[in-house]
Parts: sequence; C-alpha cells; structure tokens
Amino acid sequence: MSQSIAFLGPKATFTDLAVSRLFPDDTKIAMSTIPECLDAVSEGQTDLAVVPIENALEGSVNITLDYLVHEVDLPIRGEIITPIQQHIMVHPDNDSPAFLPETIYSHSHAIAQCHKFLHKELSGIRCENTTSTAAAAKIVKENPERKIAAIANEMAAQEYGLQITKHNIHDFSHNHTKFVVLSKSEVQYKNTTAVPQGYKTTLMVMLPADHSGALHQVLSAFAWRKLNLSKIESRPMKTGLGNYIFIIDLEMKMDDVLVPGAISELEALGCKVSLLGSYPSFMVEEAADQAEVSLKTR
Ligand SMILES: O=C(O)C(=O)C[C@]1(C(=O)O)C=C[C@@H](O)C=C1
Repeated sequence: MSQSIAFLGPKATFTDLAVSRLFPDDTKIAMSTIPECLDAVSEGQTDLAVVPIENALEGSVNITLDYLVHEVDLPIRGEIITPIQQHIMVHPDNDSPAFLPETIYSHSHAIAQCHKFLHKELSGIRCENTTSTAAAAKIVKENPERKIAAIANEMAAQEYGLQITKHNIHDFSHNHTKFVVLSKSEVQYKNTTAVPQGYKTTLMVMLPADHSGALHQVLSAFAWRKLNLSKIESRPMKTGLGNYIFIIDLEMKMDDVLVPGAISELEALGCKVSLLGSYPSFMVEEAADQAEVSLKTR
C-alpha cells in the first residue's frame, strides 16, 4: 500500500530529492515549513514526514531538533544522507553577463553553505531567506521583471524554467545533508534507490543537575561498553540559561544488552533518558561527474 509523505516543498527542494530516492513509489505531499510537515504526521494527515536535520557545512537544523524534543512525539524511522550542490539561477529573460541581481533568495541553510562565495563574488548583494530553496526558485520564476536570483538545485532550475548562471557555489565540496523519516508506525522501504549503511539509535538525555563531571559520566556509560557515538548535540531545554538536553546518536541498532545497559546506568545517575528511534541509515552516492565538477570549480 502506498504511504503518504509530508515533505518540505514546493516541488524540487533537496528534501523532495531525498524522498524520491527513499520512497520512489509513494505519495508526496508538499508542505511549506518543517513544523507543518511534523504536525501533518503527528495529527494523522500523512503516514510519515521527511525533514532535514543536519548539514555537513552548517550543522544542525535547529527547528527540526527543537520540534522533536519539545513539540511532537514522533519516533525516527530512518535517515538518508544526500550530496548537496547549490547553484545560482535567474529567470531566462535575465540571462545575460551584464545582469547583476539586487537580491538573492534562498533557504537560510543554503545561503550559509555559500557564505564565502557570496562574500567574495557577490559582496553587497542582499540575501533574503525563503522557506526552502525551491520556494526561492519559484519566486524568481514568478517575477521576471525583478533583479533577483535564487540559490537552489538543478531540479529546481528545470522545474521552474530557470537558467543556472554559476554551478556549485557551495563553499566546500563535501556538502551533504541528513534527512530523517518520522512516523508513528512502521515504515516500508520499497524500491529505494539509496544505499543502506547500517543502523543508528538516537537517545535524548537530560542531566539531573549541573555538577562537575556530569557529562563525562554520561559519555563513559557508552565508552566502556565500546558503543560508538556518531553525534552529540546539545539544545537548550528552554527552562533557563545553562540547561541543556543532549541528543546522542549511536552507530548501532538497539540491542538487548548494551544499549539498555547504558540507559539503565544513566537513569541510575539521575538522568532522564528517552529513545528517539532505532532505524536504518541510507546514503545517496554523489554521481562521479558531479563530484568532478564540484572539485574543478574549487
Ligand atoms: O530548501 C530545501 O531545498 C530543503 O530541502 C531544506 C534544506 C535545509 O533545511 O537544510 C535542505 C538541504 C540543504 O541543506 C538546504 C536546505
């Protein structure tokens, strides 16, 4: 049976590309914001949601983490890591070497991935945030009379009939974004064209009180069991300065002994621990020709 998937739209965002690789046969439903995606699955309007959670250049997508920690109760059912290539594009009416945009539109994370380029090559030009990269491309399509450009991907240029004027403007060639799959029920991975990479387990840990060595004690519960952490991130608990919640990714599937043992040890230390999910990880490999282009343009 087809699954319905809320994703950060409109058509041709990076999230759309990630969903197409993971769920080629399912039904995509475009939302305007990340909270809308999470509310849709939380309230049962869709079976699942796919949203960005971390970028290799810019770090965590805080709105996703904060929503998962504070606003919704949704387990992570999977993750997919995809290569990210950012391009500048303009309306075809404005495709001339003399055209200089006054404003560049894109998602804040995409703009942040191109800071060095924007500073060096387009300094003084205003950047404006949009809800996604494809939303920026749509604005450029709908306003041919304005001196504007968008930062988005190649599929957005095709979808919205724009002309790419500069390829691969992201500041470092190893640019990847991780997206998470969230659902209240089991997820079917059928005909996925992404490569399985094993499993991850994500825990949320709240320390009992601020005392010296508290975080060290937490980490040692994993260390002496030889549990490999692939990420540790702190987010404010929003109860006052200095109060944090830790989100910890383990590079393994939930088992019967080691992870439950680490959780019990943390609870014995007075920590509050919850399981955000234990799930398969997928990777989209960078096409060889794209990897080469991105290296040549450096
Ligand atoms: O705007 C998009 O295309 C998105 O899918 C969002 C998003 C993000 O939030 O990080 C996803 C991947 C890129 O890192 C830039 C933007």
